[in-house]
Amino acid sequence: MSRAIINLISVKRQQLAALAAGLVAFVLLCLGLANLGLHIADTAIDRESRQLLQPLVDRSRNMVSVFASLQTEMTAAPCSPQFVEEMRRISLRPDGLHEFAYVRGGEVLCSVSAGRLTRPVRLEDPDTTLPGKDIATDLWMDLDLGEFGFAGVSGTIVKRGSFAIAYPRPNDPAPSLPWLNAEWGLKDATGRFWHRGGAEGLYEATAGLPAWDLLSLVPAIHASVCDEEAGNLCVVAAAPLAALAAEGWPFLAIGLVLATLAALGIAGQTRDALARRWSFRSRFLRTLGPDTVFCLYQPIVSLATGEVEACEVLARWRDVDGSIVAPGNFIPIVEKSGLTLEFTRMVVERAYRELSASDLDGPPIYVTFNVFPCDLPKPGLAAIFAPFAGQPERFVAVAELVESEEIDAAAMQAQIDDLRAAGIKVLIDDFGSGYSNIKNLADISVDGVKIDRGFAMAPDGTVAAKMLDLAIEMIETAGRTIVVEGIETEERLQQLRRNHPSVGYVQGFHLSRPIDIASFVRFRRQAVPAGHARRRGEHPVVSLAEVRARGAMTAALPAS
Ligand SMILES: Nc1nc2c(ncn2[C@@H]2O[C@@H]3COP(=O)(O)O[C@H]4[C@@H](O)[C@H](n5cnc6c(=O)[nH]c(N)nc65)O[C@@H]4COP(=O)(O)O[C@H]3[C@H]2O)c(=O)[nH]1
Repeated sequence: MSRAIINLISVKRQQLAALAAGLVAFVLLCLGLANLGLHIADTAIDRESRQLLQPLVDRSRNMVSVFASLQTEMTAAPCSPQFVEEMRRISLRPDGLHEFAYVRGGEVLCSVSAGRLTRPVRLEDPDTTLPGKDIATDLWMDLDLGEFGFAGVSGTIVKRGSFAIAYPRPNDPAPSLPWLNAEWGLKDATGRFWHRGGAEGLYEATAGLPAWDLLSLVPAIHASVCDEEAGNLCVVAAAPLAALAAEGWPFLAIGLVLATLAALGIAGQTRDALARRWSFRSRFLRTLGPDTVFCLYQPIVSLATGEVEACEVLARWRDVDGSIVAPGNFIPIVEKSGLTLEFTRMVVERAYRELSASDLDGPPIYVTFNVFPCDLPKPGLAAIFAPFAGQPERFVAVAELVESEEIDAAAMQAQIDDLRAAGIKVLIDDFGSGYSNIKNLADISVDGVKIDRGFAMAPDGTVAAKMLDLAIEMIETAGRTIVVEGIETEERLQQLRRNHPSVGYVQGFHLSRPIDIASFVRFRRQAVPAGHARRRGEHPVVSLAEVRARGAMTAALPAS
């Protein structure tokens, strides 16, 4: 039996397992919700980044188109009035690019707004150069554009071949998502990022970080989109988790509530499922069978001779963890589940197997079994004891009956007669308790009566102890064999021997607890004085103290 299963039969452990399942479910659900939330945010960030990139890409495409126009549509002599006019015409297109210049030998010679420059403007080395398929593109970033007619304005000059386009720093739109930081710019061939707008430094700060940077001091998710065709224009965006949480707290709260409810549901379901499967009742019913039900034998001793003339067969059940369970725990389940006859058959068969295989010798032994009152009217009851009836020289089967409110005395007598006709002796069990009554004692004909153990176990001088004497007298009057159960002390035994020689048999822990078959065989044999070969009908008289001293006193249980 695995340790996990043994653990699961404890209600406390079942609750702990259910709690653990609930916690795991909660964590998984939270992780799932966080994952979903982060994916939604990620998608929103990506969409927003592309929107931020779009104007930059449009401008870049416009430039490509303007450069193409400048190169193909300009027909006049460079920097002639007609040349400037042709440039102006191109500049009037609604593409946001209006300032063009003609450059030769590193000097701007004319531009749309200034016409032919009286003094050419020398362009220093470009800040960066983007290699192109046919022709490279030089860029000057944040240059003073005063010379180009934009006094006090800084901007960018993009030069391709003999033409340059100048444009002031555009007023690009900020991110529309309040929780999003973004920076956009140009990544040149050397990998350097040229800031063109947004939160300056963000590109540097997030370079090399994972897209979902959840383990840093300031967890955030990042996105970076670039358009290589448009000259490697890029937007990097970052959303700090704290800002995301602040923005999405209603969803977060709803998600947490739902996750908590779902986790509680899962914990409850787990607890119920474990309880259903591993409750005592379901464990018992699931494993009930000849492998788990076994018998103990409690010696019943003749008060007169000290011989072990009978034994009561008492059932035990082995739980899944190997522990031995007393009948008080499972007999009610057997009754409620309607398995009474099956159960009795199982016990009788096992007892017969063990007893018939043992080397019990001497006179036939009375083997008493507890019979469920509800089985009494069932036709199959007598048949269960048939194996014992087949060996009358060794065994006499005895059915111990308790009276029940459902059966009246006349019906009970008829059923008892059926049993007796099948060779089964009948004892009324637990006399003096439950539904047993004095009138039935006189009316019902049985082989004997067992007095409820509560009387013999009662301390001296108590009402119950005094009632033992009365009960014995009553049964004696009715002419039945008397069995006194519950003998726990030598004093009580001696009292019985002294005061009630009419008592036929005694049973109790003082003599022996219920024991396994091997111990019982030993106990019975040792109860016969050494050297006294016993023949049928010969009853050597030994003191009961001697029986006890020789016999096995402890409840030996079969090995699991
Ligand atoms: N304190 C004390 N107890 C003593 C003493 N002498 C005997 N006993 C206990 O009294 C019970 C006697 O069986 P019961 O009255 O038929 O009461 C039985 C019987 O009603 C029922 N039972 C046991 N096995 C079976 C079975 O196979 N079938 C049915 N239907 N019921 C069974 O379970 C009850 C309890 O059985 P056990 O726990 O084995 O308990 C046994 C036995 O161990 C004593 O000196 N002191």
